[in-house]
Amino acid sequence: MIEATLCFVVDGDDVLLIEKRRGLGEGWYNGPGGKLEDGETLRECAAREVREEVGLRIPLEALEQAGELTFTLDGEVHTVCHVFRTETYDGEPVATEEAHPEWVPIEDVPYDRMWDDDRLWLPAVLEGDTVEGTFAFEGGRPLDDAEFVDYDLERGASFEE
Ligand SMILES: Nc1nc2c([nH]c(=O)n2[C@H]2C[C@H](O)[C@@H](COP(=O)(O)OP(=O)(O)OP(=O)(O)O)O2)c(=O)[nH]1
Repeated sequence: MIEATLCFVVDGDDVLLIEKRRGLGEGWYNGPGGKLEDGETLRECAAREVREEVGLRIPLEALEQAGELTFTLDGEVHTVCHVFRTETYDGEPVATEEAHPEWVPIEDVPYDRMWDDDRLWLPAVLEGDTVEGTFAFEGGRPLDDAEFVDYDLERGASFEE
């Protein structure tokens, strides 16, 4: 099972998305994020991924826990993804080998160029709500080639630190 984070940086009416240039979800829009490394906390992972992928610095205490998403593939847990939201950052986004950053109006988030499940939970996260859900994919690896078939989603979730 993979443990990963995603981080959505909100500035006024805009959110910072990346066009992912390699790896899982290549060519799609997402928030910066990636896999948890040994010995780091979820917040450290989220801040590191934002720094590595788009060059922004985020104080750990400014990261709000906004979601816990479980992705299953053919009936088994594939990834648990911890979603963070923040309005605090330092620096300007820069493109890297991994990601092309883009400020996008929250009203115009390109859900047709994102993972199929994102339209179900990301609007709530961008409104400042919290979500907890399970999203079922079928059809074999890799996850981004599998078909999104079912989900269970709750808003207003609370998380243990
Ligand atoms: N928005 C969204 N993100 C997802 C979904 N499924 C899923 O794994 N992700 C996220 C979790 C991670 O942040 C990211 C994949 O991790 P990653 O970026 O480390 O993957 P990678 O294959 O590029 O790995 P790496 O070489 O960079 O370590 O995609 C989904 O359905 N929606």
